Amino acid sequence: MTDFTEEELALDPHFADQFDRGFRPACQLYLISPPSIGEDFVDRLAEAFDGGRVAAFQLRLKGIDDHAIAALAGPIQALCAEREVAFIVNDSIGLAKRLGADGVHLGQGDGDPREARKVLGPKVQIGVTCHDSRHLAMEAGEAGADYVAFGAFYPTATKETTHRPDPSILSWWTTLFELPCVAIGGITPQNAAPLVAAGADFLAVSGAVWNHPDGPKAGVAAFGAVLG
Ligand SMILES: Cc1ncc(COP(=O)(O)OP(=O)(O)O)c(N)n1
Ligand SMILES: Cc1nc(C(=O)O)sc1CCOP(=O)(O)O
Ligand SMILES: [Mg+2]
Repeated sequence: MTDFTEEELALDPHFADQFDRGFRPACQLYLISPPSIGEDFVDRLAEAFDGGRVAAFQLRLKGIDDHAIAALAGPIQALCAEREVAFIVNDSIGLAKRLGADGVHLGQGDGDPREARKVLGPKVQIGVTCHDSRHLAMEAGEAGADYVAFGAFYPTATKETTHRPDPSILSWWTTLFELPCVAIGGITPQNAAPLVAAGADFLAVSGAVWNHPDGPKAGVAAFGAVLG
């Protein structure tokens, strides 16, 4: 796979016509935590869950160590279990193991999906950041990832980003592969439609929910119309 350039991996539309997109469930919401949280966060999360169906929640806390995250995680993880929302830990295979999380999200510098699988076993979901790269996505799939994440599709204040994929990477992916794909980065109810139309299996969203002027319940509810 390392022998191909990004251009060579681009989908030939005539070739794509030969594939059936097959059955894929409707696009779902994957909620990402704010980078830092206060003591009332579990209440805000419950409010967010009251706004509509959230398939997965990622605890993405920056600037604190795994021990501090573990100390905060208990009630959040319990709420996710109660609401049947998958609880995903960001960055750390060790923390995901320690907490018994439903999944871990790995950036390109966060560890090897094969190692994560060895440590976490077959049932834990492993997600991998692939930026705007078809090549990274295929590598992640081969390494046993359960989903690939492309982004940042739009400007975002949540994180410094350097990659800006075109939504067509989602249609390319979903035409060729069954493995779910996640779209992330600056997604709002107003700009999400092209990503859903291009085939995103999940929209990963932080700011549009947590910074919604009417609160996180309204933030989640606002995605209802675009997700259907
Ligand atoms: C669903 C999802 N996609 C991408 C990322 C980004 O992960 P990473 O590149 O490791 O950056 P940080 O989130 O760790 O800053 C993600 N967390 N979740
Ligand atoms: C955590 C993260 N990863 C990104 C990537 O491009 O890999 S963009 C991003 C920020 C997501 O938050 P918001 O919905 O507020 O933009
Ligand atoms: Mg990371």
